[in-house]
Amino acid sequence: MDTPQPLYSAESVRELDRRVIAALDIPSIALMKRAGRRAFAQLMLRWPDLRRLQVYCGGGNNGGDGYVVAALAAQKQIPVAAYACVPPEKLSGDARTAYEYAVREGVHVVQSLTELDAEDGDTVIVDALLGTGFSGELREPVGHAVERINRSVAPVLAVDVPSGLNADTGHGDRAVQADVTVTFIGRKLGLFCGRGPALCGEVIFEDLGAPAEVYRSLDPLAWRYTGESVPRLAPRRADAYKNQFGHVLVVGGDTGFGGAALMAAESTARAGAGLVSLATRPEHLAAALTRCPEVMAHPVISGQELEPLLEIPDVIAVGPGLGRAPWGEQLLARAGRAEVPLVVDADALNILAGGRVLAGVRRDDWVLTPHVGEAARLLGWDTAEVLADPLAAVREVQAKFSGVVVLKGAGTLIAHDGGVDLINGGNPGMASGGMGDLLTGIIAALIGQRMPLVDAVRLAVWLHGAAGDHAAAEGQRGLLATDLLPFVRRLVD
Ligand SMILES: NC(=O)C1=CN([C@@H]2O[C@H](COP(=O)(O)OP(=O)(O)OC[C@H]3O[C@@H](n4cnc5c(N)ncnc54)[C@H](O)[C@@H]3O)[C@@H](O)[C@H]2O)[C@@H](O)CC1
Ligand SMILES: [K+]
Repeated sequence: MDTPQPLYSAESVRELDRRVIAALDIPSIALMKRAGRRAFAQLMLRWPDLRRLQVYCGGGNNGGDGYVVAALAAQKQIPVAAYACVPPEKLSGDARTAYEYAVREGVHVVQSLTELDAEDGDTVIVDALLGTGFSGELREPVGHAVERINRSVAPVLAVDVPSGLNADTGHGDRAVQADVTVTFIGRKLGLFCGRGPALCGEVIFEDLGAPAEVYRSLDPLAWRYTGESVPRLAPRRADAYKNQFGHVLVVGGDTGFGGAALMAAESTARAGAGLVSLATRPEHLAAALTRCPEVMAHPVISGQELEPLLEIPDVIAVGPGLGRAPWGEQLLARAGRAEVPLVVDADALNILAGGRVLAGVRRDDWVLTPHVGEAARLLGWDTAEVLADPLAAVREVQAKFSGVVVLKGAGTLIAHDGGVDLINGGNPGMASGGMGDLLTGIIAALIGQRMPLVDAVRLAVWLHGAAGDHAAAEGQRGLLATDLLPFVRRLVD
């Protein structure tokens, strides 16, 4: 099993840059040349037949990397134009040295976007406008350059970070849409959360020969788990019996939302729970038993009726289709006091945010799984504030409620007492109703199978995204939550 990947802040990567320069005892321009060479090598690997190159260079060291790429292309007789977003006479330090190198190699440098030839099918664009030094809102003329890149038909390789994407937060309303991003020295968190996954395309990491010791004693912002590093369930013994794999109770499904609770229950069963019970509105029983007779479905018309059912399970998942009416509030109030681990999702989170039920409760043994809107409600923030800094948001929810908090997205963040983890996966086809209910069911099933809470969440989040990716082989549009179930079963072992 691989170890998870550390994800750093822009500031930490700047510190790493300094440490690498000191440890290798090389001038900083030598490191910039390494970066340019690695980016150029990826360019040639990806587009070996490229006929024309346009390199957009900013005024800092990211632009310097771009000038190095341009110089290397010119050396290979590839026609290359560099757009100097900042007039060359204003460049200093390594960026200036790199610019002079490009000019010496015969790169055609233009200072206005109108002087760039129109891109055609043979052009590849290199985006070296802004890297880790970017902050705030895009200023002109960089904004116009970003727009021109995004209007172009040419494929785009971004150097270090797609320009306009905040490397710390993944915020980027106005940023380059890249096909490939070659990132140096340390993986930046913003490439993997928020808008990062959508803007970066494939991310290629180049450590530029950084020795292992430079990474010591530098805390990453988060750890990224992939299919190679998520914890897995132990194989079942030949003499296994169902009580070893947990009894999960799913609570939810108010009138009109019966399917959500049923999907959570079914995914719990498909993720390997030994036994699954469902507490829901009486009118949903017949449908539940028809769809999934393995689930023990119980009618509840009040919180009181839920009480005896709370004695049985090893873990409770509450929220799918729960609604926000008094029925749901009563059920959450009761379930929230149960002495087994809880997975709290959907309307249970909205009720929690309302503050009338379980006010002030903090539990180490619960998992909260908000999406951006639910996280905003839990914190009393605007949705835009959560989107602007999802790491801060997930940490804040965890600080407020304790336990494990899963902020769902293209890069899902998992906050717990030991720090923050990130898992990428899934696809836009999964933006459809019921997907969250499945995740809730899978988390509960894995807790029931005796995984520690955090490990259960890590595996569940990966499994959910991977199942979604397998299911999307048939098409993203029209992908239904229940389409994932066969793949949940296939991938869980
Ligand atoms: N320091 C090093 O040793 C290395 C740095 N490298 C490269 O250097 C980059 C970092 O370089 P810098 O720290 O110079 O920063 P950048 O080049 O990323 O950004 C600085 C430039 O961006 C402009 N800028 C900042 N905010 C802006 C905004 N809101 N709107 C418009 N323009 C804005 C600044 O005026 C400045 O010209 C990395 O991303 C990487 O590409 C690599 O060459 C590897 C080695
Ligand atoms: K860039």
